[in-house]
Amino acid sequence: NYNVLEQVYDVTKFLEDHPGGDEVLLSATGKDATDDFEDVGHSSTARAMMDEFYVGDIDTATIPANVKYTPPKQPHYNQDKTPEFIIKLLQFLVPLIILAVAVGVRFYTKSPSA
Ligand code: HEM
Repeated sequence: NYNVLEQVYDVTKFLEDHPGGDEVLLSATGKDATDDFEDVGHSSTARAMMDEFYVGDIDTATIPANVKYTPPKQPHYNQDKTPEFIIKLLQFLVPLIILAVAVGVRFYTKSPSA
C-alpha cells in the first residue's frame, strides 16, 4: 500500500543544499507537496535523496475530517432599515438645503444699488 500522500519529510537540514533552492522547499512545507515535487520532474537521484529526510508515515485514519464551518447566527439588531436610510438621506440633504437657503437669501436681499 504505497501512498506518497502519507510520507512525511523533514527538509530542515536540506534547505541550504537543495539544488532548487530553499524558497521552493519552504513553500511546500506543512502541506501535501506531492504535486510541487512531481511538477519539477525530480531525477531518480533526487528521489533517492529523499530517504535521508524521511520521518515516517501519517496514519490518515487519525486525521480529523474537515468540519464544515457554519458562521454563528448574527442577531438582527436593526431589522427595520428605514430610520437608518432616512438619516443617511438627511445627512446628504440638510447641507444642501442650508446651502440653497443661503444662496436664496443672498439672492433676494441683494441691494439693487450694487
Ligand atoms: C525531500 C525532498 C526533495 C529533494 C530530496 C529534492 C532534491 C532535488 C534535487 C537533487 C534536485 C536537482 C535536480 C534533480 O536531480 O532532479 C532538485 C531540483 C529542484 N527541486 Fe527539489 N527536492 C525536494 C523537494 C522539492 C520540492 C518540494 C520542490 C518544490 C516545491 C522542489 C523544487 C525543485 C526545483 C524547482 C528544482 C529545479 C532546479 C533547477 O532545475 O534549476 N524540490 N531537487
